[in-house]
Amino acid sequence: MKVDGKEMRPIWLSSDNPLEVHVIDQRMLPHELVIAPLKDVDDTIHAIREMFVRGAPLIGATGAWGVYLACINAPGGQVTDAWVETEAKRLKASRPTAVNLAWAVDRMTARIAAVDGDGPRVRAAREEAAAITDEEAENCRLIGEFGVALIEEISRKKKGETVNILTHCNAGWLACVEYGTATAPIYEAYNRGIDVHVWVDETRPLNQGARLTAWELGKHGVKHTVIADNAGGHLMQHGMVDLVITGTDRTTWTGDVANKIGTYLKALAAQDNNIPFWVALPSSTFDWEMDDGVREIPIEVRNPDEIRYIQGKVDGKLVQVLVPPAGSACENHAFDVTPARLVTGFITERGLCEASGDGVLGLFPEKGKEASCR
Ligand SMILES: CSC[C@H]1O[C@H](OP(=O)(O)O)[C@H](O)[C@@H]1O
Repeated sequence: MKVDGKEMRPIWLSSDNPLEVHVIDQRMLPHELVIAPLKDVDDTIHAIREMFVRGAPLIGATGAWGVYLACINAPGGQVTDAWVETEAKRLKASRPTAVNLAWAVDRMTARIAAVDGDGPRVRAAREEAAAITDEEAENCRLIGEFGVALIEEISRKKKGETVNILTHCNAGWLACVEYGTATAPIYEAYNRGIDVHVWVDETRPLNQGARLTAWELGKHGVKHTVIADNAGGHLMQHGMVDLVITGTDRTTWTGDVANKIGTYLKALAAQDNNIPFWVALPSSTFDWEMDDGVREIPIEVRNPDEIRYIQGKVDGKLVQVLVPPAGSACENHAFDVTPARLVTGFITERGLCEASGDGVLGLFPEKGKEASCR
């Protein structure tokens, strides 16, 4: 996506040094655009765990490039099955909720296992990581192509008046590779000249909305307003929200949606106000094995200091400021699960469907055996 006229992605293989993967360190946005080099699996795990990179599709792509880095750093240049499996296991353990990480790393290890020889394995790893990255970008472009119809329909009903869309956290290109998931239909609507405005939940504690979604939308020229996380219900009650679109980190094939903490509350408010609540995701974010998301999806509990301190810019420097009393306990559940009954439907790279097993398998029939064999 364009940043000040320059095409950018949040992750890429260095053009100067094919032994380095470069990422935008999203912890520094929106105030500083910092590029961080990843040289091995430890760098990759650190970048995922500390959220230099975040968002399910991007975490998957980063995990894929992490397996490539494992191959180029194999002891003695010997890319053995044992080495790849060990490093893959470490990568998959870096964050628990986004299913894309396991999906991408498993796809990488399968591709490598099918190849003999150290050199061919390194080449196969580089090809597959690039393929995963490019496929996720294309999937998000298609999500935009299919999802824009929802916005067009509302715009027609409103006779061209502004379509007000609420989104939670950052499910933009910074969470993916390009276009985003929740933002893809928004960018497509903007590009088609539809009058859209986005209510951007700040999304405590790390403020992915206030920091990242606002930055992205601003760079693209999309009208947006940052709001407190708890304001969405009030806006919905007063007819100020036409549509809610969020992303997801893991969605069961039966339609239960894990997403940033607070999404469930937005879905409850949307249902209470008869506002469509759509979730945008590529098929790599479906979990074809879990069928009860509330009970089965692992919810990451992160460092309570992410609640205790808030980051901002003072006199040109990034600083962390203590918010609650130093002695207060803090608890940092990073995700929640919205049951399928609260979800209007899914926007995927194959089109729209209802949030149900039948709806999802209707778009992905080839997954039927995998999903129903439980
Ligand atoms: C398109 S996935 C975006 C998804 O990931 C975010 O979580 P995190 O920033 O912790 O990686 C959030 O749940 C977004 O909706």
